[in-house]
Amino acid sequence: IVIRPNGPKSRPTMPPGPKGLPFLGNVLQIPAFQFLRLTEWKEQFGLIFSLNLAGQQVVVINSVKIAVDLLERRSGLYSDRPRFIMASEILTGNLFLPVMKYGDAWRKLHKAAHEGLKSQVLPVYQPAQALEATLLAQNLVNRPEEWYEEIKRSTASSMKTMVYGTPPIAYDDPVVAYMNGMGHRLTVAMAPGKYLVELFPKMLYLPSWLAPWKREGLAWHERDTQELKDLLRPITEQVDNGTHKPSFAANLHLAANEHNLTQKEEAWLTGTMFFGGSDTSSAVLAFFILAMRLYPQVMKKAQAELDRVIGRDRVPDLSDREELPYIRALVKELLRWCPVGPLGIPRQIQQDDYYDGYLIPKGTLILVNSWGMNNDPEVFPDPREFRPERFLDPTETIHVAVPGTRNQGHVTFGFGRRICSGMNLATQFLFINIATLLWSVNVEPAYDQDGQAIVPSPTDWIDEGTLMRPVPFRCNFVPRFNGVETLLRRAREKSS
Ligand code: HEM
Repeated sequence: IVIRPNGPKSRPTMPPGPKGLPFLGNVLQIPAFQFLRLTEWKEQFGLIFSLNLAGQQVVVINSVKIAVDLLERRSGLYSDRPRFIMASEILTGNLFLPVMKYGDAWRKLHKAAHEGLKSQVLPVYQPAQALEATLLAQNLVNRPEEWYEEIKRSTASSMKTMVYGTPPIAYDDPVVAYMNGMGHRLTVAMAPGKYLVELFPKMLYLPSWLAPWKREGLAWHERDTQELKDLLRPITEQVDNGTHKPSFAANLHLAANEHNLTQKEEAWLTGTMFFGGSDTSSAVLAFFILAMRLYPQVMKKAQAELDRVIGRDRVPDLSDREELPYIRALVKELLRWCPVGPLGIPRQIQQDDYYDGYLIPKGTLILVNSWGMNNDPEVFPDPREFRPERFLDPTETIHVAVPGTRNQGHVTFGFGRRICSGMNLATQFLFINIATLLWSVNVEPAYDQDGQAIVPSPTDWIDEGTLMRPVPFRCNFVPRFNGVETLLRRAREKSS
């Protein structure tokens, strides 16, 4: 039930916001790295403010409390996504979970995805993640100049093994190159305003010969569907004859009848997990390297914890998690410090609503400024400082709760019913990789021609539409003690 705040005679208005131009509204006032401009406006217009993007009403939420009040307590109204014509309707045939409209089709895929990602299932994926983490540490030492690409390869490989149960892959694996291309196409297509058809939906009805973007998009959809079906086929055959390895795809196929999934839905859902997880997680690992280069004292403290708890005779694994509170705090701080999807994925409200005396009309686009929330100095003093201690009590053994964040300590995975389906898997992946890397190597400076240490900038980022990652920089990876490589190799042999 919607209650008008000031009685039937009052005419509530939308939250305040910056003045824009006729027709275009605030479009031209929002440059790349939109979250920075929105965070500036938060200071001026408050925790909830509105914008007009060429006629589209937008409300920006800048506080965890408001996000919880709306996206969680009123989730029935706030769980829809806007139309993503290119990313959803054309490129993915309405089968890409993150951008699907809220409704029965979304519910069906969401439920099936949950089966393969719920916390009870996650340990099954640990061997694949651990194996890749040891390989990553080894490769960083051997080829430090390629660390940025190696992180992308390693993350994609880990996700592919987790999703399809396949062995680790090489740099130039054609499947991964194809899948990364697909993921990138989607990330870019999801960026607001990338295609004119998003602003003028009637363009969708243009015949294909007049609309090359539509023709190409539909052709990609055909090709991508075939590619995803081809990837899935061997796994479904193995499941059917009982020779499969544990994987998301195998789990899903075992439950496909129960979830009433078509072959196409199964293929797209498994593919979604692969590229939903790869780009995002590799961007976080790249920020991890940046943080370690800029905050060597954090690295040393984490390594002291590893030496104390694990020693130098074996590689850390998931079962050490409880004993490594500082490493867990470091993972939280990393996700807080640089939320790689700083504005998440937009929502669209399904009916008029009222909040704090303001009207939020049906159809309004809702932007969740995770960057602003994670960098709120009232909650996180000196927010641009990388300081895992902020999540620990004075004994540095117990994690302190941050209200409204479901024990995450940050809001990088979003809120409510559309919260990231892979958040527990991603956290497990980050924990294993970070513990293994810090146990085995020091992240050290590279030097320029004049012998000066190269210091990367904490604010040089690449804006990839819905995702951001640091600009590549040079650094070095040095084994921490003799025998590291032998122990990494042994751990690999054990988990393969
Ligand atoms: C650190 C890495 C990751 C980050 C930062 C991240 C972030 C996000 C965010 C912000 C959303 C939108 C949430 C919202 O609207 O409130 C999302 C949705 C989603 N994520 Fe992730 N994600 C990560 C890793 C993963 C992984 C590993 C998977 C799968 C294996 C995954 C699968 C999904 C899916 C399927 C959705 C769509 C949920 C829906 O709309 O129903 N993500 N993610």
